[in-house]
Amino acid sequence: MMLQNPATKYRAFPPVNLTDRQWPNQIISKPPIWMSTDLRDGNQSLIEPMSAEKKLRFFDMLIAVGLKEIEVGFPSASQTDFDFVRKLVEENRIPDDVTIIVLTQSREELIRRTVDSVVGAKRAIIHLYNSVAPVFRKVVFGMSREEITQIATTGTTLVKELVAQHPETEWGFEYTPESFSTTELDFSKHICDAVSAIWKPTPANKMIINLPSTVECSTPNVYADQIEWMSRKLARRDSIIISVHPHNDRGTAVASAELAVMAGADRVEGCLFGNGERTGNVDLVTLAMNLYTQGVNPGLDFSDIDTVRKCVEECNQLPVHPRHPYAGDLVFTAFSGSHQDAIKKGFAKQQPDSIWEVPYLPIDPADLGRSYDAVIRVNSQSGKGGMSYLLEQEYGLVLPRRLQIEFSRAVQAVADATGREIAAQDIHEIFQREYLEQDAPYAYGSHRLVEDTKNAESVQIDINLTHRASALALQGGGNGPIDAFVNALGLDIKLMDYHEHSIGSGANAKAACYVELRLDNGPTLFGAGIDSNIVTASFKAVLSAVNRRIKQTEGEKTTAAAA
Ligand SMILES: CC(=O)SCCNC(=O)CCNC(=O)[C@H](O)C(C)(C)COP(=O)(O)OP(=O)(O)OC[C@H]1O[C@@H](n2cnc3c(N)ncnc32)[C@H](O)[C@@H]1OP(=O)(O)O
Ligand SMILES: CC(C)C(=O)C(=O)O
Repeated sequence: MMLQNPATKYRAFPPVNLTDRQWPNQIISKPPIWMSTDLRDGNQSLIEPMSAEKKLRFFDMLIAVGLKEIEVGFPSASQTDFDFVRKLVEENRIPDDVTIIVLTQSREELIRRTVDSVVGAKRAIIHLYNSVAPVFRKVVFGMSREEITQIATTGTTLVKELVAQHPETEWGFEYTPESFSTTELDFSKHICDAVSAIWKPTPANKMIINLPSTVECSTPNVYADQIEWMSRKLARRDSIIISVHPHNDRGTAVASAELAVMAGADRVEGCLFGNGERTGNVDLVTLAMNLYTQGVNPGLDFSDIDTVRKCVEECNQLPVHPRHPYAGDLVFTAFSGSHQDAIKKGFAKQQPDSIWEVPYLPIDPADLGRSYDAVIRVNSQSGKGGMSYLLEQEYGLVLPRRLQIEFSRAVQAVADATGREIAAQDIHEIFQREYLEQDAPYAYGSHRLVEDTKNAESVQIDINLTHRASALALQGGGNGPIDAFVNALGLDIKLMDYHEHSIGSGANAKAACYVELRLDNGPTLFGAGIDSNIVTASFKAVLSAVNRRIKQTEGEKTTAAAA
């Protein structure tokens, strides 16, 4: 039996007839007016709406971040919402440069209660809405276009009348034709013009027309066309602030908001980290930081993003996803080898105060108060760059390039065997096990160096070692301490490479030495030694390499015997 194609249940969203659209050529060079609706749209969509205490904490954080317009609730919805708004007003908690907004349906008793909630505020915006799309007209209200228009105009008239009774407050007005994005444009214009004709905004005293994608139903370019169409055709445009309120049903709210601003929107409503009905409102953090990475100061301060995130998570009781742009736990983390390599090189080359140019990182984590420590993490997808970066950052060990390659095999083996992430501490433990704790069959004991200027072998050495649990005293000479040490050992050693560096400074400084050598004409391999004395560190490094090779040879013999 043929299954019906489920897509036949849906219709394509119609394009807007706007062939001379201008928005694709625009560049966003200044931030829009930001409005946070966390305490309203965000709050109304929570499993447990915020208590007054949480709302207050959230409100104070929004102010600290720099929000100047904050929708504080739906006061006619509940006593909690009403009391919260009264608390803000009566306790003088609203800074002079911050405007609060309160939302109401266009119903008389709700409007009266809403205006009552903000009486006494220095400034307040009454936000009136009614849904205007065909499906709402048909299914929810059972009303004609004119009846729907009348809901909006009657409500506007009442708001105007009520606020006039409280001239001590500087009143603003916002009208939202809810479900704008799925409404015929000519009807949206008609209802907005009817509202503004009553409110009578002026260029000096503008009103806000908020055009939401209450449910996101089209690609962002269509929304941008709708905004440009309205921006061009609205009556009294010079007296109107066009606002957008994108939801994220298609996962493109951020793009919709950005294109809408290019298309003429002056203001954006959203929530931090994209909380809000269903898939959420547009995320103000992402929008602001996107501007920041284009060299435009968003006017919002997210320089301590973790504190902001903690507050939002605790108030909303919803986690921020680990991959959330700019703020998620994993967004400044690279596991894969080639990414780590490029980031490590980028950090090394990046100069303070110059244009940011670190591959794979669109923003300096420090600008969000995030540290570099978490940037590079190691698992089975990682390469030498990542593990050497961590050893360097956390333990001050700077491995020479060929040692990085050799050591990364040991780390990879552990990552493959466990299938888990390998923390910096694990990498250090593997390094210790693999190189620094190689004290059998030869273990360093002590040494005494004598300079002999008359002798061609200008350095003479006495060394005390342990060899397979027996004490071993050896003497030798060479043209330097390592040469003398190698000669005293009496083994067939060819020294190929040598590196050293100090770890730390002052009295506690130590020396790290890395040697690459060939024993008995076998393959080259590395040894490493750390000691407060640089000469001792180099002897330990030689013994580390010798011991590693002897163990390898013994292992090969055992395998051959078993075969
Ligand atoms: C897209 C958005 O996010 S809009 C904001 C939505 N937020 C909320 O709804 C949260 C707060 N709301 C509430 O607490 C309640 O809805 C209240 C207290 C405001 C009202 O509750 P109720 O009186 O029970 O009405 P309810 O919310 O069910 O609304 C349905 C009625 O209001 C009418 N209505 C809905 N929206 C509007 C509006 N914007 N303007 C005028 N009337 C409206 C409906 O037609 C319906 O009328 P009917 O009862 O005659 O059929
Ligand atoms: C009331 C309006 C602004 C709204 O929340 C929406 O349309 O999503």
